[in-house]
Amino acid sequence: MHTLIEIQKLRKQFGNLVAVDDISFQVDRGEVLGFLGPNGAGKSTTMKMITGFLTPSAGKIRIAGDDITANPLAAKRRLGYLPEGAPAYPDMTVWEFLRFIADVRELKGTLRQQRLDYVIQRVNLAQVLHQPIDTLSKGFKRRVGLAQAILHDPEVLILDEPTDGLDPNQKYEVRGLIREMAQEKVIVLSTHILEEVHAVCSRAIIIAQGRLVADGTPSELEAQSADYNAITLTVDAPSEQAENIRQTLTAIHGVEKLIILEEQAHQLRYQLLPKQRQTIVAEVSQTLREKQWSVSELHVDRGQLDSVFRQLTTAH
Ligand SMILES: Nc1ncnc2c1ncn2[C@@H]1O[C@H](COP(=O)(O)OP(=O)(O)OP(=O)(O)O)[C@@H](O)[C@H]1O
Repeated sequence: MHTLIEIQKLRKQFGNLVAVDDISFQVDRGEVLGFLGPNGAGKSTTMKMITGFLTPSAGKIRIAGDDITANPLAAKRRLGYLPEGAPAYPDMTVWEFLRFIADVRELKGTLRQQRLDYVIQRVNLAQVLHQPIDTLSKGFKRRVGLAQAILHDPEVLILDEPTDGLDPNQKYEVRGLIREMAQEKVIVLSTHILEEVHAVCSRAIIIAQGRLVADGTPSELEAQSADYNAITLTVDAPSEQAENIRQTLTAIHGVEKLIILEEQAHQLRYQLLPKQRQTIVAEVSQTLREKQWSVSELHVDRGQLDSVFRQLTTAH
């Protein structure tokens, strides 16, 4: 696979504040990389450095081999960037703004017309084409920003919260567009919506206080969740038997801890956390068979991105 973004030991300091602290990663063609992290973690600052809008305090950034600081024009030609917030030039109409961006990107002739037609249709801008950007709703402003980012069909797309402010239908549309564009490009997007990571990202990076704390596929990250491979089960038995049942379940080989979820008259619901996230389903099933308890629910938890996110971003 071809590496399109290479980041080495990237650092950004604002006065005494270290906003980005020694971050290194690379992204290959075809990857959609999600940037996750709490407010103020350093996501936007990293994206601004990747796109050449901010100069790093230290470190190297290469876009398809070109250093963004030493050779900014070559690197920027391959880049499309959706910054956070609304597009600049609020007095321009959408049409004037897109034509202006086409000039900046030096698009000419039929290619220029094709690209303008494509983005207007693909990002659904026809109905607001002659409206000043300032008068658009938040969702439409976001879509204008996305249109200018993809107008010159760049290989590398950096999208800062692309679905922020969009309604559910628009979110669905934009995620579809991202997936569609992903094959031939590299897309880096930041988001606070963890379900978005599942919907579009092949890989995710978690940043906390300027440092990279996790890097993996969504499933790999979920496997770090404290409840990965835990078993949730409901035994239909009178509550007088609860203590005996709890003791039996806790004694099963591989079970680290039992959590009481619910103990009602005829419904005893527990979660069994395994030692070192190992699989315990066979041992638990065997015990249930031996005891011949009536079990109305049993499932293996696969871990959740939001609990991994909390684990990793509150421990720093
Ligand atoms: N120009 C600046 N001058 C001083 N401090 C800054 C500047 N830009 C960002 N910061 C600080 O750097 C830190 C990282 O900010 P950044 O915007 O990169 O976070 P973020 O992860 O994008 O947050 P959010 O999810 O809220 O967008 C914050 O503490 C922020 O206040």
